[in-house]
Amino acid sequence: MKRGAIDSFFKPSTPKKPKYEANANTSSHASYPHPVPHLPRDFQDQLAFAPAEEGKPISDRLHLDLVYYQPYITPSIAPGVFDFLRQELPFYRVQYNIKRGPVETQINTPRYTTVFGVDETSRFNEAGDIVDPKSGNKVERGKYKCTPRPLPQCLDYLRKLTEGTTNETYNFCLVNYYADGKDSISYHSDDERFLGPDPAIASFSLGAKRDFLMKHKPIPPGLEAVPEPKQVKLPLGSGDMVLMKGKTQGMWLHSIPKRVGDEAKKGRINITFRKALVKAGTENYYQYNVGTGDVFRWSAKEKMMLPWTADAGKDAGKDAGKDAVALDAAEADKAMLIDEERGEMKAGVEA
Ligand SMILES: O=C(O)CCC(=O)C(=O)O
Ligand SMILES: [Fe+2]
Repeated sequence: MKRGAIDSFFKPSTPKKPKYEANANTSSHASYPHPVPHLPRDFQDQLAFAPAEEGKPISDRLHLDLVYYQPYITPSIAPGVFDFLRQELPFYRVQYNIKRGPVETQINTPRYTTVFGVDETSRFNEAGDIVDPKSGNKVERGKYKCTPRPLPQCLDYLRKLTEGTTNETYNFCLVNYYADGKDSISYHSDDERFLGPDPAIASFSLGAKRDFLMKHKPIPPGLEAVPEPKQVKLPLGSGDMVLMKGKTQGMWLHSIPKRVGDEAKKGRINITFRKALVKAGTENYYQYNVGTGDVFRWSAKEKMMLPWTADAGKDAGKDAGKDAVALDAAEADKAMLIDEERGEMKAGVEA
């Protein structure tokens, strides 16, 4: 064995340098399970130069209208932004029941999710209250079945930046965390019932490279003469952003399919900014992205998402995590359990 190799074998392993210096300021709100630190200063400074690359239009297929920023977030900070968001955001693993005819089926959303924002019929004031957008008066307590949460500063910073770049406005931020290749989102379109016609959706990728697949919705009867456009595959890398606009949601479906191999095991975060116009949009997004189950938080020690509680602290979370894993394996054997669906998904698939 070479000298250098022996040296490095015996050298105590130096702990990995954190990829960023924490910001001492935090965003807090009664609806948050825990405060969320502001975006580290260095990331804010570096993002001033975003997008790192100019967006390239993709409109070479019928009804397709995309702008692809490859990347939007510079590679010098993308890994740090990924680590920061995975560490600091509260996540959920939403389960819900759907009825197909007489049969009730439990759906396990196959990814971690979280959501912030409120539709255009309300806004948050400085104090974090939900108010009427015109009068500024507090809205009645029961307006929403859910508890809308304002965007924490770290996501609001990126929202404002994206508004400037894309010349659109957004009031919602949905975040997905795909822990490994088994996590996915099946074919759907983002629901125009909540977003209005021809909505703009800015979709960021951080972490593992995953394929983003798109296919045209079935061509309606009478128009069969038009050849069905070819599918699209974008291998989205860390820092990339895809702006979907125009007829894209109305006419196309998109998905992140499951994958085998090591790349997906690094984990991937997706952030979408969108503008919900109606109260039903707010209720749908919270129902399917927060739900009523446990809060999960990334454990740097265990290198996985673990159930998290404010009072029991991290150790209790660790044990609860083990239970959750055991339960998952048992549940997976049940034939009744099928993977995934999303509140808005069926509408898209059936449209
Ligand atoms: O993860 C992605 O890139 C897509 C996520 C998505 O389509 C959604 O959240 O609606
Ligand atoms: Fe989507």
